[in-house]
Amino acid sequence: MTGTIETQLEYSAGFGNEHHSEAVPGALPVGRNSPQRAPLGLYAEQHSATAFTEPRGHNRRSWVYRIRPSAAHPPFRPYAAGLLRSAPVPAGVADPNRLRWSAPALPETPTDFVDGLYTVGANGNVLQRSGIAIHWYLATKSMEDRYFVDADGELLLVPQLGGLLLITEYGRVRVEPGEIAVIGRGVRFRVVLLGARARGYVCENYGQAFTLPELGPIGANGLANPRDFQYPVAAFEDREETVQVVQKFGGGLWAADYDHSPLDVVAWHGNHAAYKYDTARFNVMGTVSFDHPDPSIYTVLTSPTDTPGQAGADFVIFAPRWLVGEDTFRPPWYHRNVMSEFMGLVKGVYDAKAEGFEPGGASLHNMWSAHGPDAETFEKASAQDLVPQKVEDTLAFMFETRWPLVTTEFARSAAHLQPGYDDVWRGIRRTFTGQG
Ligand SMILES: O=C(O)Cc1cc(O)ccc1O
Ligand SMILES: [Fe+2]
Repeated sequence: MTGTIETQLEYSAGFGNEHHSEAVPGALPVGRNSPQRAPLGLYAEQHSATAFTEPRGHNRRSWVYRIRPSAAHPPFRPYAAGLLRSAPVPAGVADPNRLRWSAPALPETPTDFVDGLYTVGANGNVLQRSGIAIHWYLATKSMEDRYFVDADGELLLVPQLGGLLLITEYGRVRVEPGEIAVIGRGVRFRVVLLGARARGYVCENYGQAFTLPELGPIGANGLANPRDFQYPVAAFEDREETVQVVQKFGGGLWAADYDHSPLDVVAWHGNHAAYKYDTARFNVMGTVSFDHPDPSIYTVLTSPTDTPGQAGADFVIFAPRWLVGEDTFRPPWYHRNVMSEFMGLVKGVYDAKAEGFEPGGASLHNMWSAHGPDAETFEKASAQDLVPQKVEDTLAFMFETRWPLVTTEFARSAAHLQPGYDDVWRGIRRTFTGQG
């Protein structure tokens, strides 16, 4: 299906709010969810992303009013998964080595968002709804007659190259590099490219839905503010022709040919949908005295687990900010961490690495792997004049997770895996003087 792509979309603001929206006046029932006859001849359907009985504070569900109930569909058949994998990763290795990849090339043959998913690694277990998978998406073609739905997890998208129009059951969301989008678990969508090519990162979260981190002593405001999360307004496709719906379920892909668009929701209300966030709105906090703070201060979204403080996934950003710490080694310190750290770069240069960590590329510092500034960064930062300094034109991010990430065999043997990554720490000189 073709059509013009609106550049100005309308959104409804507020993280986790009870949003409500109708694309046709009168489509949304008032005062009840499931009247004897839904308005305009629509079908009412509940989309539950949490168990009915989960505490109100994190219960997620929406009511949709659609042209046909979702139940009206033919059987699904297996569909080739390409380079998409789930946990436990087949032939996966929990590798203690530090790994770094250059940006993967875009496919030479036309490839859409679904077929262009490329898994780096995963942890937990997709069938037990714990853990995450990390993928790149590499697309050169829009999805026109195809739709995708992930029953295994919600999808946090971090575009790095090219904008995307996400046409979802709940409406349209436009994202550009610098912004992120989250597509709720079980939400159907198709991806239209706004340019010729699109590359970015995906955290597929099998666990609890992403939420905003607690602020503790920071207070009621700061970091990512709830009102800056934007949800789509209802927009539907009324389309009676054969389309393909690809579903990710239990780690595999499945496809079915529908005789109508699954994006036929005319009105909806609730708190489970898709949303976007512009990282430029992140209220970065940091030290105004000394020492480099723990990067948890940069958490945008977190997926908690049953163990307080141990996230299945934290989404952390390293955004433009001032560095003013006195008598401080300002870049990230050398460290070992029980949490596993996958990092990507949207643009610019990351302050712990002088070279080699490139936009579109990635690094994986698995649980306990020793890492930190490369030799060149260490030399510079320990000698620099500590005037206030602005870190600008950069955006790096981290998916941090409590379990080791198990990498796919093709990511470990890929041509864009950088050999000799260890060498960035090899030039670190011995400077011990032996006496005070
Ligand atoms: O390893 C990294 O570069 C990520 C990171 C950044 C930081 O500021 C402190 C700790 C940390 O793991
Ligand atoms: Fe780190």
